[in-house]
Amino acid sequence: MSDFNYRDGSLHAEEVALEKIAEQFGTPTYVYSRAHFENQYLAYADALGDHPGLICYAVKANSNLGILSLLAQLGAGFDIVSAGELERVLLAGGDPSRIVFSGVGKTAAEMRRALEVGVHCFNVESEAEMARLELVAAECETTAPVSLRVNPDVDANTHPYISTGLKENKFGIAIDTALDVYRHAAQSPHLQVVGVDCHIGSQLTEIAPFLDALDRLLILIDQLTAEGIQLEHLDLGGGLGVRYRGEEPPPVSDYIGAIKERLGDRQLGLVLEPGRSIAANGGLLLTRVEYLKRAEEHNFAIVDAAMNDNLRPALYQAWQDIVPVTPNNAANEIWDIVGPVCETGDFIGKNRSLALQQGQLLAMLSAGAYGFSMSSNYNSRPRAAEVLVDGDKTYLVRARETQADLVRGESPVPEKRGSK
Ligand SMILES: Cc1ncc(COP(=O)(O)O)c(C=O)c1O
Ligand SMILES: N[C@@H](CCCC[NH3+])C(=O)O
Repeated sequence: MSDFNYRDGSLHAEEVALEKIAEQFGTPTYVYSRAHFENQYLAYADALGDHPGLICYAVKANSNLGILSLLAQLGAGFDIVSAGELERVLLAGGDPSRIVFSGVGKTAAEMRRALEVGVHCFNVESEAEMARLELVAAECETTAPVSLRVNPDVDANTHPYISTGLKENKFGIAIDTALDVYRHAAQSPHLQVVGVDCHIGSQLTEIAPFLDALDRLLILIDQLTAEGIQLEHLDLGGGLGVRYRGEEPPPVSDYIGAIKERLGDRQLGLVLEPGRSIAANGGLLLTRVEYLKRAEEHNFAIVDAAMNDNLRPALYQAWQDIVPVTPNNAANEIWDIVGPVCETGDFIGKNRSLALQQGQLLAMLSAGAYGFSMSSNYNSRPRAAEVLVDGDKTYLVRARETQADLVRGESPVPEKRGSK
């Protein structure tokens, strides 16, 4: 976590004290380090080197315009899953020709818009989707670049909710039927076969499952070549894990090095869709202790961030470190760190050894990925502010939501006639 460090007994994001951020913007607030995002992206770009291909940041991990714009400035590509994400990338200055469009449920309107702006390709996830894309492309009198997302049926060895490359998962086209689907695409005047894609899961901490998937894709690619269907790129998706609690994922350079070695001298571009490994440790969630409550079974620290701000603990029983912004010398006790939402599942950390006082600031670490982007307004809670730190500068990249934001588009109904 070199971009978030203690200086003079106080936690800083780059050169800015988190106490200052809390004072200026309030809590809960997501705080990001620009340097972290840049360095993680550049680790991917450098490891790819002069091998043709694209590093397409997975927008769903953290879709704030500030983050997308800094990546666009570095020449990043983007992996999107909706028209909403597409418009965000365009607003942030991203290059549409570096966008891959993933997702199992693309609508015709989303396809039209993506064709209009000229995305790099559609990662097609079913035969039905391909049929729709063919129709839409024909209506638009154009040709859609397609890459089939195949399901290689490999075990990613991760949490079952974030494993995506097994036969039982909803994603992709079974690898043993892909050949037929490619044959169809290759003879369509409105589809242009450009690649093959897979994404086997998230928070993977070993290289082996990626290589298993790659080997299966290479067999398919050889079959396609034998039939005269030549692919331009292979997309291995995202999925490289990060350290939340003692995990030791391989460095990006080892991961990409191993993939490039397996590709050998094949003339195939390499596309990757990293999300978490770029974003997770580039952000934290700053929160304040509202109340301390000592009960018979547990000590509870009730903070002003909740499951609506960060869903990962409730959804996956995920562990993210929680640290004091200004540590003190008092004796540690064991605490459950919970939010104000009316759900037993509303916690951001359990059994944490901390010395706590009412009113103090805490930071939930590793919150840059799937943090704000999965947040909601549950319990009519305004979503948090987001602040990006760049050296000694802070940018409010998303203002805290207001009461007016919470009811935008809603209206009361008139009284029922005769009800009085
Ligand atoms: C298609 C696709 N690509 C990329 C990603 C990004 O994955 P990660 O954040 O694990 O790198 C995901 C999410 O798991 C995804 O579904
Ligand atoms: N949202 C998940 C990862 C799912 C990735 C999306 N395919 C997480 O927080 O770990």
